[in-house]
Amino acid sequence: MKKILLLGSGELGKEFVISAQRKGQHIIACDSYAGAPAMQVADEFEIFDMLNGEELERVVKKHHPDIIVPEIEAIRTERLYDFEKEGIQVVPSARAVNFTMNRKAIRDLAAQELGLKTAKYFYAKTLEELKEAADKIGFPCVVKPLMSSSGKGQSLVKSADELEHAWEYGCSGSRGDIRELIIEEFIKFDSEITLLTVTQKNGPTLFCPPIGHVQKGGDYRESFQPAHIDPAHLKEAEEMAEKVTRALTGAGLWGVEFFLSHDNGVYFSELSPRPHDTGMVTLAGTQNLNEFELHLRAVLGLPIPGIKQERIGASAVILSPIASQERPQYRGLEEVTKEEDTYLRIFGKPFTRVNRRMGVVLCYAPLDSDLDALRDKAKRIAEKVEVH
Ligand SMILES: Nc1ncnc2c1ncn2[C@@H]1O[C@H](COP(=O)(O)OP(=O)(O)OP(=O)(O)O)[C@@H](O)[C@H]1O
Ligand SMILES: NCC(=O)N[C@@H]1O[C@H](COP(=O)([O-])[O-])[C@@H](O)[C@H]1O
Ligand SMILES: [Mg+2]
Repeated sequence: MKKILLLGSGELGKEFVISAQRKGQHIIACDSYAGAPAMQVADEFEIFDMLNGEELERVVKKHHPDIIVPEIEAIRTERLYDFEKEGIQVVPSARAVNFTMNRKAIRDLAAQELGLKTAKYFYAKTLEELKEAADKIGFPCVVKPLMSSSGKGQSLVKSADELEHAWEYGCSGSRGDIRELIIEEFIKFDSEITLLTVTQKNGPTLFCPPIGHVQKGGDYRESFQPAHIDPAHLKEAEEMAEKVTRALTGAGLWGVEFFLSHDNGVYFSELSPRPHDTGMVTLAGTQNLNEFELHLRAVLGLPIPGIKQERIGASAVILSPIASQERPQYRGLEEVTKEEDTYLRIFGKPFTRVNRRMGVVLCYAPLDSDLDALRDKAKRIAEKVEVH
């Protein structure tokens, strides 16, 4: 039995805990608020600010975990190097978590050191620098905080007079203490995918069938698997995923994000060194092993005899239209449960914000079924669930 300290206790952590406990592991789930989804199913929990290095150290010293599994990016990640030196396994590695929590580190590694194709980009520490960079990149362009996720602080800038707002919005959506943004060329992609990639302690790198997804305001709305893409594009994406995960080192499942364009090919966008939100579609049984089970096996060094696509799947998110400190209620459960081949996963978040992701609808169908129809079904059903 391993003692696993889970840093971040959202919906992704909750599924990871369930997989880990089914393999007899002991989990301490951490987050900044009480009653977080993964805490509801873990053995123990800790509530503290994971951006605070001293607090993080206190909790690590208290529990002496064998393994630390970061689940979010808002963590004082520099400390992870020390824990790793002390013999604690950091997932996938302290290096990977440090590089990916800051867009600058991962983008420079991918574009400059590894030579992967990305959108053109610059960094800006002031509004002036942002304006200069926008001049070089042109419009539209995309502005994001160096540290953020799920589209927080991200804006699509269509003209110069929107830059000031993008600067303010980016700074206010930034996590931690840095006031620096990345400005990227807007890629007019035809589709985007997440390539779930598994790096193993003993064994080759494995890839899941590509997951297609649709984002709005930088946050995921629906995902589906398998995405039908050009086999040459898939091969290129797999090669890039292999390169970047090897450079970052460690064992675990990663969500590697790409933009695909018929005319311009494959762009590397970014990656999560952990299960990906769009990968929740694997909870519909699209694969023999879902992304959380794969992460766990890779982390524990357990065998993965192969990844097989079993059926097609689609996920559609349920967002809260309201902000409330009270425990949310859900309408429409009968509407969902009367549907065939459909699962509902309410995450159990104890309070809401506007547009906070509260649950997901998952639909599946045999391999030869119509994927577009399945996507429509998942979206139609998700719309019937109301958070109030
Ligand atoms: N340069 C770009 N050109 C076109 N679209 C973009 C660009 N950058 C981001 N996007 C869109 O915004 C989405 C979110 O961007 P990105 O993945 O960088 O943000 P994030 O906040 O890290 O999201 P998450 O943490 O949920 O993965 C992308 O999936 C894509 O749809
Ligand atoms: N794109 C990253 C992502 O989806 N992360 C997932 O969302 C949770 C935070 O949700 P919250 O903001 O609603 O607390 C995280 O804990 C993780 O499970
Ligand atoms: Mg992303």
